[in-house]
Amino acid sequence: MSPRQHPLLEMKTKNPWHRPLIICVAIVFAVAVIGMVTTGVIQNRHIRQKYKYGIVLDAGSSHTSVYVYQWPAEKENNTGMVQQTHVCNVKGKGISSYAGSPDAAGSALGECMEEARSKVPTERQKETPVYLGATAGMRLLRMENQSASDQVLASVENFLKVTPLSYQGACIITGQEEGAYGWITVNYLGDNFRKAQRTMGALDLGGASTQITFVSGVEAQSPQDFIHFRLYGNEYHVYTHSFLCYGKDQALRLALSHRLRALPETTNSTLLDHCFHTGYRKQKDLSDVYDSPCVSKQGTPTGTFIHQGAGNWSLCHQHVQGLFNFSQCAKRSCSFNGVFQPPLQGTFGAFSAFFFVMNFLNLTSGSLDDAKQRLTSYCSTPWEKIQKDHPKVKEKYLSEYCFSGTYILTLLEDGYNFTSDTWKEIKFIKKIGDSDAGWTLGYMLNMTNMIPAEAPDRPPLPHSGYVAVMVLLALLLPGLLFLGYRLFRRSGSASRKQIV
Ligand SMILES: Nc1ccn([C@@H]2O[C@H](COP(=O)(O)OP(=O)(O)OP(=O)(O)O)[C@@H](O)[C@H]2O)c(=O)n1
Ligand SMILES: [Ca+2]
Repeated sequence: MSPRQHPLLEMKTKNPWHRPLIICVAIVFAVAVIGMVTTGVIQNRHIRQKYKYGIVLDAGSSHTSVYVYQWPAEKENNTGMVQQTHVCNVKGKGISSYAGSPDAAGSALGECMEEARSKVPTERQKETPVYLGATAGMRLLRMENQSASDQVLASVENFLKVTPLSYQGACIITGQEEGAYGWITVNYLGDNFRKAQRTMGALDLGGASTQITFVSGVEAQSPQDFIHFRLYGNEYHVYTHSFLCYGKDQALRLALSHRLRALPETTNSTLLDHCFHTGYRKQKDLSDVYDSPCVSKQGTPTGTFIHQGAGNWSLCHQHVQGLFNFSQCAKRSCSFNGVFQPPLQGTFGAFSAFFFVMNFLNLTSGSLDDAKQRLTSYCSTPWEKIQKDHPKVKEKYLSEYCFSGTYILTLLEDGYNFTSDTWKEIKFIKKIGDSDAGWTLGYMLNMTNMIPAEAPDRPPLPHSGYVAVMVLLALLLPGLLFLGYRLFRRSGSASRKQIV
């Protein structure tokens, strides 16, 4: 070694481990950062997603459906987490049709309950709540025959109690609850609550009742028609009204009874009906029309009549308008039959029979005028052609679509006051995502306290965002370290060059 060498150069040559040491430290540092991130990610990841389940039976007037819902166990208070995973339609009519043989009402649910149970893992079954809610069919039966309605409810209760699931009760829900839960369902599924965005109104048409529900800024005129909600930290002032007897099956009975009243009281007289297709001709029992508390009857009409179609939309429309009373309104504004309704606000999801019928008639899009024109042509199509064009549709449904479409247009335009302008605000929907629009999901969310009044605390970043940030940092830090080392070396060699 030369005695004239610079002292720094001397030191450098004296320490041959300097460079490998820095590389080693950098590697260890990088490994430590990667290790830290990996541990963080694994620790925070849900090792195996655990699900909870809930089952709701919708005991409607025309039929019963069994819905299975599922949600991640850790996230039950977050909106959008509950999803429908299965639905089973019970064979036969609604539970109110078992008034004469209540014992059979429970066992009729057997097949669908078994199917629903099989969708829930065995270890979760004991804790899976089961609710049955009955709607307008049972409301009518209770009005007509309270003990028959109690017996039918007892029969379904006895059946559901003995399943391995956690039976929570069977009851007749009110029309107001039915409307409110339908509104909660569509807005929960649309994620409107958590985002505090505008909510969507709900229009539900069943066989025996219909509900309209929407947020309104108008002062409550009739307190029974308003509900106040605080959901996820937001306040909602919601108008809801349920019209018993204005479901589409009861409305048809009402329409037939009006026309029958005008006929001579001889048996088997012919009823010419503009809401049914030309060429349609059926002998029907008067009891099919009159056997309902929705229809006023003088005496007990028995016997038969001939129901004959004479398809004419505008006459049918006039006739259907006669089912509503538009003249008396003691309140500021009304829908019909003197019922208060504030001005319509926002968009509306129209489901159940609103969807079934409008979807069949291809009227889910387009203007109100379009719908009227197309219905005019549909109603005037001969019955023979209708049957030929739709060989797979059940005859009872098929024969009624002209009436049902006309009823829906009349209810929406003349009843609820939608106009050609606001018609586009109605979205005819069956499902949102995988879940059916209807009252059952909202009911379950409420019964299981799954919609909190206040927004639950959430981490500032979603899990995927957190992982992305950590991975980025893990890549960036060793990179920076390496860059620092290179700069350090370059400045070292530059100063060496200067010195040399
Ligand atoms: N594909 C279908 C299914 C049902 N319907 C009819 O649509 C009406 C309403 O059905 P739904 O909404 O299931 O009524 P329910 O829930 O049984 O009655 P409610 O809500 O009044 O108790 C019934 O007349 C039914 O016959 C139809 O036209 N097409
Ligand atoms: Ca219903």
